[in-house]
Amino acid sequence: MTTGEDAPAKVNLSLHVTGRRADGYHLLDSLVVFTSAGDRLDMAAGTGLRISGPEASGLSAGPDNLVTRAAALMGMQEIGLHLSKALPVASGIGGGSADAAAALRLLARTCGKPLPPMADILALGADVPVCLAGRHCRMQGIGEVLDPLPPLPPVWLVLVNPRVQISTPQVFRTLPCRDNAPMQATLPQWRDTPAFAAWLRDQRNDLESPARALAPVISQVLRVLAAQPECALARMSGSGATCFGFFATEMAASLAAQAVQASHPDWWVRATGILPHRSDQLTRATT
Ligand SMILES: C[C@](O)(CO)[C@H](O)COP(=O)(O)OP(=O)(O)OC[C@H]1O[C@@H](n2ccc(N)nc2=O)[C@H](O)[C@@H]1O
Ligand SMILES: Nc1ncnc2c1ncn2[C@@H]1O[C@H](COP(=O)(O)OP(=O)(O)OP(=O)(O)O)[C@@H](O)[C@H]1O
Repeated sequence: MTTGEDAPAKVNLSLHVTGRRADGYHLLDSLVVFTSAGDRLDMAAGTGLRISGPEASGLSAGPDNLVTRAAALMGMQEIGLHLSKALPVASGIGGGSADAAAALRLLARTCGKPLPPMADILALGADVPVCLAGRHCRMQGIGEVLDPLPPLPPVWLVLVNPRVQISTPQVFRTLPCRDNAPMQATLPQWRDTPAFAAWLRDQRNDLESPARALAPVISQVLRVLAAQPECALARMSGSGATCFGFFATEMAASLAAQAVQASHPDWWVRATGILPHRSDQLTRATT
């Protein structure tokens, strides 16, 4: 039995904000995919959380860390854990949620503990349920209604973060319209990558425009990505500031990542595939 779990980054290929609940949380309709790029959580000797890795600096290992909070929810706050942090913090690719989900999976698997109720999981973060599912999903509600996607055509992404941290609540607060159209009720079957990209181009990330107003560098990132050869789509993920370029081949994505990194050495740039399809179907999950 392995004593670790990957914590893959999530990317919102689309993110439609379709309403707002009385408690202020927003209703979403989003295509969420998971990438090979991510953090890693392992069991460790001793007690408590230790963090290392290229993105560890400035991230507290105290009780507010989402890994510690997830462990506490499992009744195991004292257990020894090591987080290898590779994803930039507060960047729209759900690193904290992925880490929390990895902690829940790891402790459930290795210690035989039951998972907490969905409401408690959702309270850790709206992205934690989809990260716990760990498969490409259509995500609705505030993040708790999950429908697994059918196998997707090959997709390669170039993730670019301009090293600006964005506050998710602030982006939602400055959203000009909260009642936007959802995606179509029944998603099409995408026959190949160009068809998938063409369909995605008609979808939106409704948080992109408020995030660009808060951090104008996002517009520059999108322009740079869109200018790369064979980039079929450039869009922001989540509440930003990370944006993705969408490519049909690993080679095109890899060359684009090299070019973006060379022209912008201070930006965080990764070429990554999406995780393979999992056939152990999640039946519709909700609270
Ligand atoms: C924007 C997304 O990244 C899309 O996947 C997620 O919905 C955000 O997920 P998250 O970072 O796990 O969000 P949380 O930590 O639960 O919420 C942070 C804040 O974002 C706002 N929030 C979040 C999710 C949601 N459906 N509606 C909201 O209005 C709320 O102000 C909330 O206080
Ligand atoms: N293990 C963790 N990794 C990253 N951030 C964490 C962690 N634990 C707590 N946090 C806090 O959670 C907040 C959100 O971080 P995260 O990296 O998940 O943001 P994000 O990528 O924008 O998420 P999302 O896309 O779900 O909105 C940050 O303010 C950070 O300080």
